Amino acid sequence: MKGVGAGVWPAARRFLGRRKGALLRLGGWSLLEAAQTFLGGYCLARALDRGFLAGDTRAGLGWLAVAAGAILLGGPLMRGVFAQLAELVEPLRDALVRRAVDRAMAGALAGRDGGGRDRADGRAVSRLTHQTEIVRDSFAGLVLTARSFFFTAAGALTGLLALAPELLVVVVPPLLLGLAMFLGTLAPMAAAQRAFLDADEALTDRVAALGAGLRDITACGTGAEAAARTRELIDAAARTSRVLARWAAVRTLALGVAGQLPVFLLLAAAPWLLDRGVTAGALMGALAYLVQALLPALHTLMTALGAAGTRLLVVLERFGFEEPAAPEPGASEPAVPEPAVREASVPVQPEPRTPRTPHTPSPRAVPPAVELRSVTLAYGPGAPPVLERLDLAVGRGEHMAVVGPSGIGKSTLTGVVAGLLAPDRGSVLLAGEPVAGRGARDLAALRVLIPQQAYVFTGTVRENLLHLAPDTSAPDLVRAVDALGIDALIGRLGGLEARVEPGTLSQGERQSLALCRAYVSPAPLLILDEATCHLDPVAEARAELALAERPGTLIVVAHRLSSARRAGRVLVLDGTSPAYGTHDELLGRSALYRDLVGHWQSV
Ligand SMILES: Nc1ncnc2c1ncn2[C@@H]1O[C@H](COP(=O)(O)OP(=O)(O)OP(=O)(O)O)[C@@H](O)[C@H]1O
Repeated sequence: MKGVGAGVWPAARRFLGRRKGALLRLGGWSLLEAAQTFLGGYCLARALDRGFLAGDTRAGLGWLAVAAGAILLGGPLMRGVFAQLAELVEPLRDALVRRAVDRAMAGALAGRDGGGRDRADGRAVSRLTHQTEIVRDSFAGLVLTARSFFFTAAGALTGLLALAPELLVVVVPPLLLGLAMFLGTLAPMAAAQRAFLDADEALTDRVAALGAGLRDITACGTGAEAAARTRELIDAAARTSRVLARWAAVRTLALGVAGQLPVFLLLAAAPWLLDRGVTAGALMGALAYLVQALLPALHTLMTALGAAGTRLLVVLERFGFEEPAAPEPGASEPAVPEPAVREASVPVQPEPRTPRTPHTPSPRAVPPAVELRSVTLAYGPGAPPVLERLDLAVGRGEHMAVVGPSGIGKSTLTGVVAGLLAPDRGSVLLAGEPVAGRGARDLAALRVLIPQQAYVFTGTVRENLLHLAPDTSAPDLVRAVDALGIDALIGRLGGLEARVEPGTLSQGERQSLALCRAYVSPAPLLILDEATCHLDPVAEARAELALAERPGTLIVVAHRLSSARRAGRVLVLDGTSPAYGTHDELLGRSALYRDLVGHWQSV
């Protein structure tokens, strides 16, 4: 539950703090609403006691006329309330639009949005239109109902006090108890709603991915595995919706306690109240306060807080109020300096991506995870160079894809970066240190290279997984297995202590084990040379996302469009003129990349 809307409150306080005038005027009009409520019950009670029951019909009609006048006041009253409401709601809408535009501009200038995906445009448009309207409507609804409940309750309770203080003894305790129950459900219900939304989104993503990869799934015969993983997500979605339903039941109970119980108690306590001199008119007035004013206001408040309130929090968080130190609504965010996208033949010094370690040294002080300086490599004295004067820098924490036609030199590049192939000219540095002259043990601490033909040896599953990190704790191993989604595979193999015969494993199974081995390894750089080509697209996506989330840098030789799109940056190897940039940028300026994308889309 921690964190639900945590960053929204400071911004909300600042926003409301700057609009004290509008709040006061709104309070003024709302006081009239309290007076209207007060008059409704009070006049009814007096009409009975001093009019009809006392045999004075004219007096009774007079009091009813006053009540009717109070009701007629409702029209101008609501007009005043809505005018003040607009003074609160419209500035909020303007501030959100400004904020969405600022964020979109900052994302566009930085070359991508904050999440590193190429979705800035879609999100920005959604924030500008649909989400802004959700915030505006939900906020207006919340202010309207919260204010209405507060002033209606004030008018009704004052009326009860004026009619007979004993009425408060009967009405107030269940009202407070129900309200406390309701407030108690707010936090867990918001958390349950969030969990439900997350589970629902995960399921939607999975179904979309399954749809896209149906042909591969069928071709690879992995339908059962894909179905099993989807079933887990369906179960999770069902579980979260049951939790949500339980909290909704508690909320309904709270509404019953606060709204219906006072009515019941009032009727049950009628003899006791009459004994204490409470008049029949006062009882009738109290009933009118409960049934006509308090109960509807309470019902509206609970519904609005429960539905619109949660929706408002979630959407405001998506506007970027999730950090407690979020800037003022409307203030432009400091543009996060992203590395300028340049041709790979120009030295590129990307700054570290989102910090994954507690301390982020100044960007200039941190050498890139991988740096190639004018690297040239040919496989023989007379052979044309495969890599020629290649300059490249991959920032720490980056996820980069390498693409290019077959035979262009992708594997050669991974071999050079991994320190397995020595360039004829130029130098290769990992985390600022040259790889040349390092032994196998030294290199293993710096990077893991997983080739297309994954290496699995005869030994237990655990030995295979912990080969590069024997000291991995049991919980860390469980987390890795879970992140890569290979628990079913391990189950099929007979568990972690089962013995593996490499010849009995499929290519995909070997790749899964090798990917998990790389995941737990302490090396800060992972290089995947078509290491997922035997996995179905869903398993590939899960593995790549898990490895990208792992602290460190990820370089993937991509063989599918989806794999290239997942990466923040793409390096297109194109003979002597490589190109480096985001998917969208390369679509604009690399003919080879457009061709590759066209080819991937057609297969
Ligand atoms: N050991 C080697 N000896 C000689 N030539 C080689 C050697 N390895 C690769 N080559 C050649 O170098 C070029 C680049 O090969 P590389 O395997 O790096 O390309 P690639 O882009 O990874 O290809 P693919 O997509 O087919 O894996 C190719 O022409 C290949 O024939």
